[in-house]
Amino acid sequence: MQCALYDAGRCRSCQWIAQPIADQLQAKMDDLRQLLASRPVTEWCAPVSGPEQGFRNKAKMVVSGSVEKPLLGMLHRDGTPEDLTACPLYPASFYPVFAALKPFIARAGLTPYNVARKRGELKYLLLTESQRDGGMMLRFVLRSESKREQLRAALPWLQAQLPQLKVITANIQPVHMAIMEGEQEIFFTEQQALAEMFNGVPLWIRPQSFFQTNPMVASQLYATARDWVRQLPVQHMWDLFCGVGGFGLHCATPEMTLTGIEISAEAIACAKQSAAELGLQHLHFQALDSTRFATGQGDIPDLVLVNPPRRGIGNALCDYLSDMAPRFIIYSSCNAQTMAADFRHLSGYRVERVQLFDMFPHTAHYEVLTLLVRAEEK
Ligand SMILES: C[S@@+](CC[C@H](N)C(=O)[O-])C[C@H]1O[C@@H](n2cnc3c(N)ncnc32)[C@H](O)[C@@H]1O
Ligand code: SF4
Repeated sequence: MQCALYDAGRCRSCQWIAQPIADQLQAKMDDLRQLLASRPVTEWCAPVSGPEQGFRNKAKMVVSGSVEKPLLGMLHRDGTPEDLTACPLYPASFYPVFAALKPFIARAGLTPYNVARKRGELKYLLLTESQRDGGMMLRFVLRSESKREQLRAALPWLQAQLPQLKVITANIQPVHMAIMEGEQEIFFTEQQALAEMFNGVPLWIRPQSFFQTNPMVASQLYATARDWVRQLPVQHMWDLFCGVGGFGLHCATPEMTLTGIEISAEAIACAKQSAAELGLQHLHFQALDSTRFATGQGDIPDLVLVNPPRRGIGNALCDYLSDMAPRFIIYSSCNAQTMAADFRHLSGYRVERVQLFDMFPHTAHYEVLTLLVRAEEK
């Protein structure tokens, strides 16, 4: 893929960009095979990939420069700013939004935060787009509440330019650190969640809840997990680290009992809203730590699906899963190294099926879906 910013040495985030996608996929498959080399794998499924560019549904822009001439993009290690509004990973629909946001920052008097001087108000702009109808969520990450009413007063101009903005908020992040978001969220729109839809399953995106950033590949990931679960005798399952419920909501049937567990209360609110829309009676979502939830349960589900952050599920949850021994485990991972380490603690399972999903093209990262079957099962 061609990226002028990469060629000019202005952004090097996509380290594999010069390699054709087929070579990238081959290298990722080689990496995955090597990480799983110590375990026999019954079936390797063909890797799944999506478009090479325009695939991201989310932009996280550092705001720098001046109020009259803001830059949206990133800061290099030495602190120099880089405008990345022309990054080809964003869909074409993002460009008019960036173009309107620049004059808006001046109209609203939102001085970009200057990291070196610790002055200014506007730190980041976070933009998310729904595939369902092109609706968007825009969040202004501010240092304090001091510009809140000024921002509110200026918003009608922006909303007139960009009617696709369905959810607009300010997130207050008072701390001078690399953490992107604070805890306080101020809503400027009545609508607080962005409606999304994958494979006919309604999903909701709220501020402060994780949502997959490559919707074309993520929807195939959820559909594949659904197909795998439907082939198994599963009446009762858990979806741990469930986020807004993408896996569980795809897998659930009216007869099945499903519990989804996730640490973020905002994500759980989204999952509950989807479950209510689907009218499924036996779906339960709770905001809890996954390990604490699992270790506190008496009954054993037929299948446990886990989709942890990069650190993996960890020894305590692996040990507990080994002890209670559900017949099936589906592990979806964005870090095959920690997944392989977790597998070493799940020695009572054989690796039945593995499939790679190229969620992060042009980088070494990838998602992998794995089906584990309790060793004594046929
Ligand atoms: C890779 S995301 C997956 C989310 C979801 N399965 C999806 O498909 O969008 C990992 C999720 O784990 C959640 N998480 C992190 N630590 C957790 C914990 N200790 N217990 C439960 N959930 C946790 C995060 O908030 C995040 O939503
Ligand atoms: S992140 Fe965007 S701007 Fe940076 S190298 Fe990749 S495609 Fe180019």
